[in-house]
Amino acid sequence: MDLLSIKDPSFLKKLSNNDLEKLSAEIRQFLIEKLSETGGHIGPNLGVVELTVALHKVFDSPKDKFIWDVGHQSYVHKILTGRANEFDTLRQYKGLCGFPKRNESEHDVWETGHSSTSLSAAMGMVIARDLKKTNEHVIPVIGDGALTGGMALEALNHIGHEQKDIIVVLNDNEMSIAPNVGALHNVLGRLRTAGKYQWVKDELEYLLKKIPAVGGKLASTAERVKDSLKYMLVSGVFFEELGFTYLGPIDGHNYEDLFENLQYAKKTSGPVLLHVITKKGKGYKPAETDTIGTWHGTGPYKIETGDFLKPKVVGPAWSKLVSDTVLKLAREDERIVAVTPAMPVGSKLEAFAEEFPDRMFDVGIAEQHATTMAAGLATQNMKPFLAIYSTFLQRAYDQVVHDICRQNLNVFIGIDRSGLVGADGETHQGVFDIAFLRHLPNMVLMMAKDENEGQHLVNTALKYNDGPIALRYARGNGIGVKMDEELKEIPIGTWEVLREGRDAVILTFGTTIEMAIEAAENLAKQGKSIRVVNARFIKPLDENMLHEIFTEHIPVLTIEEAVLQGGFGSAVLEFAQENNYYQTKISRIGIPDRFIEHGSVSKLLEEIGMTTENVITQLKAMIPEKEKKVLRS
Ligand SMILES: Cc1ncc(C[n+]2csc(CCOP(=O)(O)OP(=O)(O)O)c2C)c(N)n1
Ligand SMILES: CC(=O)[C@@H](O)[C@H](O)COP(=O)(O)O
Ligand SMILES: [Mg+2]
Repeated sequence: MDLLSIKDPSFLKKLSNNDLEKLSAEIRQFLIEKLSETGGHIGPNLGVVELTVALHKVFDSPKDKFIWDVGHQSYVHKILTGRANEFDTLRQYKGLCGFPKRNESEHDVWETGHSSTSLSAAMGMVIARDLKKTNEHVIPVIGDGALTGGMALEALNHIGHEQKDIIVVLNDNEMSIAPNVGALHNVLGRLRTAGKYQWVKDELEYLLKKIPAVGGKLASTAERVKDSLKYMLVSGVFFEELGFTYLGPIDGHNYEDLFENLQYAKKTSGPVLLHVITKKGKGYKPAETDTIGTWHGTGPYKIETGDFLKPKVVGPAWSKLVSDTVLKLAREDERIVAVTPAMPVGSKLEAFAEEFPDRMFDVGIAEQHATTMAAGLATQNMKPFLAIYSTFLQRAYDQVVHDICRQNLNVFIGIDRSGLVGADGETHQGVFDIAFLRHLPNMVLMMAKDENEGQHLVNTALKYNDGPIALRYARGNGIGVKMDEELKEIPIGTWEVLREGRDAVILTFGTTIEMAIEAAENLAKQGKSIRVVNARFIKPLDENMLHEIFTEHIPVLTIEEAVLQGGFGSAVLEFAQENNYYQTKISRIGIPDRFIEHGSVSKLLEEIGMTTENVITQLKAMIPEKEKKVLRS
C-alpha cells in the first residue's frame, strides 16, 4: 500500500494478518530507504514494526494512549498516524522530530527523548482517567534498556501497589544501545527461554500433582524438570510479585502471538505486563547482526553495503580524545576507573573496557547510580572518570550536589555532548550544564579550545585532588591541531589571551572561540582592536585577569554555546557587580530562554543569532566611536 496515503491507523482494523505481513515489509523497506538518506534510529524502529502495527490494530489511538519510552522507536507509530510524507525531513530543522512530539499529532500524547519516563507518565494518565471515570487504555511501551532506569523501577513499584488498569509493553531485544546489562537483564533472559509463562505454570502445577504417583527414575527426572522450570518461572514471578499479570514471552514479530496476548491484556484488569521479544534491526542485515550498537542511531548510509556516509572531519572525535587520554593516564595510575550510564559506545570507552575490563563499569541507564557510585569510589581514594552526556547529567543533579560537591570528592566528570547536539533536538541539547553546575561549591568546570588543550585539561583533572572537576566537550570532532607529546597540567582558574586588543574584550571558550577570532579579525580591518580570551575555566573565573580587564574600562562581550540564564556571562556580570565595576559595558551572547528544537547545529546557531556577524554587530555597538579629532582651523 502507499504509506504516504495513510491518514490514521483506522485502516488497520480491516486488514488480515496476511495483509499486515505485507504492510510490515513495506514499512521496513520505507524505513531502510528513508533513513539511508536522513540517518536516525534505524535499529530500534526496524525491531518494532509488527509490535507497533499490532498495538494500533488492537487499540484505538488517540483515545487509547501509547507512551513510547525514549521515543526513538516511534517512527512506525508516526508512519501509521499519517506522517510518512514527512520522513524526508526527519530530525532536520523545522522537520519531523525524531521523538514523539505533541504538537505534531494528537497520537503523540507524551514527549520523550530521555529514557525511563514512560511508566511514571502513564501512571499519571491512569490516575487521571480513573478520577475522571473515563475508560481509555493507557499503554506505555518500554524497552529492556529503559527498564534499567531508576524511574522505571520507581513506577513499577507504585503501579503494582495501586493495582489500576494499565498495560505495560516491555520490548525486549536484549539491547540497550550496546548489549543490555544488569541482573534485570538476566531475569528477562530466563523468561525469554522459559517458554510461555502461563502454560509452563499450568504444566508445573500438573506435574507437581503427578510426581508422587510415579516412582524411580521418572520421579527424579520429573523432579529435575520441576526444579529447572521453577528456576525459569522465578523470573515470571518477579513481575507477578510486583503485582502484574505477566504475559510472555511473546514473539514480537508474530501477529497471531501478538494479537492473542494483546486481546487477553485488553480484557485483564489490574496491571498487565506483556514481555515482547523482538530483534533490533530486524529486516536489514547490517542492523540485525549489530552486536555493539553501531546501528542504534546512525547517519546516512549506503543500503547495499551498510557503509556509513561519514561527514568530512579534521580532528579526533571529542569523546575519543577524552577517553583515550583517560586510558593513557589509567596505564600509569591504577586508581583510575571509568563509569558510564549505558553509553560505552557513545562515550568511546570500548578501548578502556578492552584494556581494563575490571575498571570500566557500564551501569545501565542509571545516571543517578553512576554518579553516586563514582562518589563512593572517590571516598576510597580511587580516581573515577564519570563519562556522561550533558543532557543525561541532568538526571543526576542531586547526586552531583549532595554526594560529590558537598563531600568535596575527587570525581572527574566528562560532560560529553555539551552545547547544541543538533538532530536529537530539545531533549538532548547539552546547554544547561554550566547553569546547573557553576553555582555549586567546590565544583571546577572547564572547556578546552581545541583537542590539544583538551588532553591537557584531562590530565589536569586526573591530577587534581581538591574535589570535583568537570570538563565539558562538544558532540563531534576537534579542529585538527598538532598534539603535544607530553601532557601538561594547566593551573586551575587561569585563562589565556589568544589575541591582543585594546578596544574591547571577548571572553569565550570551546566551540565559540573560532567565531570570536573571526569577528576580531574582521573588525581589525575596520580599525577596531579586539582582544579574544580563552576562558577555559568557567569556574573558577580568572579573577586576576578580570580585574585587569575591568580597570581598563573597555567593553566586555561574553559568548557561550549554553543558556544565558545563570551561565558564564552571568558569572562575569556577578563578578563586576560584586567588585563595583559599573563603568564597564558588558554584553552576553548565548542560548536564549527557550528550548532549542532539532536541526543542524549551524542552522540552530544562526536561528539564535550566535553568528560571527552578530558578534561583530554587538561589538561595534559597544565600542564608543573614537572622538573625531577636530582639526583646528
Ligand atoms: C536518561 C537517558 N539516558 C541515556 C539515554 C540514551 N539512550 C537512548 S536509547 C538508549 C537505549 C534504550 O534501550 P531500550 O530501552 O532497550 O530501547 P531499544 O533501543 O533497545 O529499542 C539509551 C541508553 C537516554 N535517551 N536517556
Ligand atoms: C535516543 C538517544 O538518546 C540516543 O540514541 C542518542 O540519540 C545518542 O546520541 P549520540 O548520537 O550523540 O550518541
Ligand atoms: Mg532494548
